[in-house]
Amino acid sequence: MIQLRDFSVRLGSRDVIERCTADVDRKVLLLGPNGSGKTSLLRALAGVLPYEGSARVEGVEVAKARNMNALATNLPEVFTLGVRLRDVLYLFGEIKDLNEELAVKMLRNVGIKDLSKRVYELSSGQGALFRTAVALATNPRTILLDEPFENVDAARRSVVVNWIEEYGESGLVVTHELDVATNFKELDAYMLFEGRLHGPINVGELLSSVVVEGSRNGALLEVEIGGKRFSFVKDQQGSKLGDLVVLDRIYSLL
Ligand SMILES: Nc1ncnc2c1ncn2[C@@H]1O[C@H](COP(=O)(O)OP(=O)(O)OP(=O)(O)O)[C@@H](O)[C@H]1O
Repeated sequence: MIQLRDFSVRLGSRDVIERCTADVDRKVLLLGPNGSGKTSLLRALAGVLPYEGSARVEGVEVAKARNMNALATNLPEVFTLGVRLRDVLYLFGEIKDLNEELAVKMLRNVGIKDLSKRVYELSSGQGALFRTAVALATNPRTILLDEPFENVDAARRSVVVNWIEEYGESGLVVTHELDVATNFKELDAYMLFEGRLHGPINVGELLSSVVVEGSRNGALLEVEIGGKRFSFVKDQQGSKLGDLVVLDRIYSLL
């Protein structure tokens, strides 16, 4: 369970996340184009970036929390200890209550079998799979997954979809790929544009919606991008959001 109240993240002289308020009590997708602030939001919630306002995870203010076992993330910052894969599993066993047997099984399922390998010897896709598997094998309540499908091939992507369905009770799964979102049509999503959080909205409805300029009665969602308002509407002629494949292409519709 994540509760944000007037939550902002400032980097340098600018707010990359601006006064967001949301209650996330189930697993939701966090969609946004490159540079919209998704990773910054997750970093702040994982306690590795300062924030203003309030962010509670499982009722605990993140800034005051120490080693929250209820929270799991695949952010690389959390995986900097340990040279070999088995060192990381050992350390997560000590500090995060990792179910090592489960982690080994999940890693085998995606072809990561040699635990004497050094972490830096993993390919970028294998690295993403390793961090996601280890995070989810800690029996978390809240999950924060940043681009868990990045550089992962199609067969392994479906394994990761199953993992996300199975593990964790609530939390944020970040992607800028609308192709990935098609696997989660039953879930809700938040969209992040220019540091502002919009939603929640059902993923299936979002993907079949059309983006039009201005405010519209009955719109599923309205967003502000570059100072202009846009509406996501149903049952209208035009390019569907789901056809864009990656959300970054939304700028070609605006
Ligand atoms: N350490 C930093 N100092 C200053 N600005 C930063 C820093 N890290 C990120 N930013 C800026 O903050 C904004 C949000 O970055 P962030 O990485 O959170 O976006 P994102 O939505 O995760 O993007 P992507 O999909 O490309 O990973 C970007 O404009 C980025 O340039």
